[in-house]
Amino acid sequence: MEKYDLAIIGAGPVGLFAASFANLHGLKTITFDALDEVGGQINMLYPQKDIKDIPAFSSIKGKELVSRLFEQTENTKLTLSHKVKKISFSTGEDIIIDDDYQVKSLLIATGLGAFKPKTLPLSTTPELQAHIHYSMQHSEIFSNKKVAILGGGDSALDWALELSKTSDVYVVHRRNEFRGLESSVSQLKSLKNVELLTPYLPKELHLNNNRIELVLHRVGASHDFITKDVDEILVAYGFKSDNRQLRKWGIELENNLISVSQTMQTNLPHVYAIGDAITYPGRVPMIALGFGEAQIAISSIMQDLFPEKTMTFHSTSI
Ligand SMILES: Cc1cc2nc3c(=O)[nH]c(=O)nc-3n(C[C@H](O)[C@H](O)[C@H](O)COP(=O)(O)OP(=O)(O)OC[C@H]3O[C@@H](n4cnc5c(N)ncnc54)[C@H](O)[C@@H]3O)c2cc1C
Repeated sequence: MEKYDLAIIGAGPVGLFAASFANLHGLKTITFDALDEVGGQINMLYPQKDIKDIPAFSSIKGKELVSRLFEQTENTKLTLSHKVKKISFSTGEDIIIDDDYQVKSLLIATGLGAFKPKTLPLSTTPELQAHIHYSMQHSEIFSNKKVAILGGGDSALDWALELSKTSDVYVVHRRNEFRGLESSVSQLKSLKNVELLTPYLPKELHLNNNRIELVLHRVGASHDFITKDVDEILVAYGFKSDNRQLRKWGIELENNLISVSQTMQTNLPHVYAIGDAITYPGRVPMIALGFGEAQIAISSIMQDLFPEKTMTFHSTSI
């Protein structure tokens, strides 16, 4: 059985930073992620977005932030395409992960859980499916094309702004109001190559000479249909997240999120949690806040595992 001081579940931005901070403190660490790429929500949902609230960067692309975080983890072990299913406790105080890894402490950074996109509820063929996408991971697919983005939340607006730089964009939403930043909506309205189609719902799809005929139904008007010809469809209906695992592990939850103490400890011994997976009064789902929680958790884990050591909090001392 492989042995580590610490296992981190989740290689989203917060799990990645925790792994590098654990390495700075000399903890032998392994990090798991269910996906085959690191970066969690950033990588899946908004790799091209210019993020403007990361300290020391006036603006940084999601993809760039993930790659910098990944670089920092170079001395730690990363196991991708591994969804952690089981945790148990050995007769000592160690924690056993999926019967294969024995660790002294565990840090849960699973965000909202392993996620799957909500799919487009229309009948399609395999040929049509090839033109229906659920993420911007491979943005080059959409360059210089006509793209319909379906949805009205932050992801739909972010994707539309990004794609407007290279493509003609329709944003199709079932309500007149969008669930995102008003500034993004205003910016989109000002762009000549972007059309906001509201309140419309996609009704049918047909493939004609490798182009998609997208039939839209005006919500509330039974005979009002329009058809748009597009090359690709990007569905932004959100994600279903699955964190049922946490309950099975015996972790105390509040509204499906993990309750933690001020030191990020869960109700289980040597099990800590950080990032979007957790809740406490006033918490907001922000990356930088998760970084701070990672520092609190790793410092607590150090004190927990090595109570005899005089703790050095900073990576360098003067
Ligand atoms: C559209 C959008 C825009 C946003 N913009 C910003 C912004 O501008 N600034 C900002 O600060 N925040 C922003 N956020 C929020 C930010 O993305 C989250 O706060 C952040 O991703 C949380 O990081 P995390 O590492 O806790 O979780 P996640 O990013 O959700 O990563 C969790 C990881 O855990 C993995 N995982 C889950 N369960 C398991 C398991 N059982 N085994 C193995 N792996 C598992 C998942 O596969 C995933 O990779 C935005 C969010 C969205 C949706």
